[in-house]
Amino acid sequence: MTASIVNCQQITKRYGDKHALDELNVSIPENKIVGILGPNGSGKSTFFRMITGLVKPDSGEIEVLGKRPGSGINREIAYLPDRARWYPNHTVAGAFEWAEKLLPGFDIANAKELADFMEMKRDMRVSGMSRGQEARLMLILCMARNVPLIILDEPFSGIDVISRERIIEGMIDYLSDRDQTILISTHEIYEVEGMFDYAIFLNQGKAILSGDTEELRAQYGSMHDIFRQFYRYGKGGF
Ligand SMILES: Nc1ncnc2c1ncn2[C@@H]1O[C@H](COP(=O)(O)OP(=O)(O)OP(=O)(O)O)[C@@H](O)[C@H]1O
Repeated sequence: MTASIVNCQQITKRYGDKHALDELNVSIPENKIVGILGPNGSGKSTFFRMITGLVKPDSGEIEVLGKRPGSGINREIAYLPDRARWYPNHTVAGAFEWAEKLLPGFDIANAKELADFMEMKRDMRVSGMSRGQEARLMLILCMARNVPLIILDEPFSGIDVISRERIIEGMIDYLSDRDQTILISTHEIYEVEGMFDYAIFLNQGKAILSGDTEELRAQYGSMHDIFRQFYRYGKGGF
């Protein structure tokens, strides 16, 4: 049986009378690339913040890497938040040097390999970067870390479709022989779904469908089709 890297039982998180997570039950298998999918406001970012210990559940139990989330395990997690910003005066090379000193598990050789693939010049300064270029830098800083869990919240937003396809191909290649679990939330399901081994669909803070993408495809169709049918026509479609 596959071990799980994140285990949630009946997790609830409320903001006022709004449920960001509502008795969420999720078990995420390790060493997979996992799509965390759902419409705006379905709880994806809150779920990620909970895994990293930034948000505490009101009730329920969560285990990450066999422990409670928080500072004790954050060395083992690379997290790209949805609204990441970088220091404007850094160059790409400067950011890598900073990361090598401060980010646990950061491998500068991996970062350079990814930067070449993503066509990031080392002397490019953050202040002169487009949104898509900055998104690539943030992605590299996370992906280049040798940690068991990588969390990418909307990593492709702002990256044009051609670059996105190239980046995704590169990520699949780069990740193929690594023992890491990657959680990715995205609204670009159509282009990205080829990289997912496993998918979890959230709606109103609950997991409404999850499983190996191969099995889900055989049963329901592509992740993109599932998404459209599910959220457009409601759960009755299944
Ligand atoms: N700090 C907060 N204060 C108040 N409400 C919040 C807060 N964080 C999240 N929420 C609410 O919780 C719900 C889930 O938000 P969350 O950001 O987790 O959704 P999401 O699936 O990541 O959305 P998106 O796809 O738009 O990024 C939303 O209704 C949101 O308004």
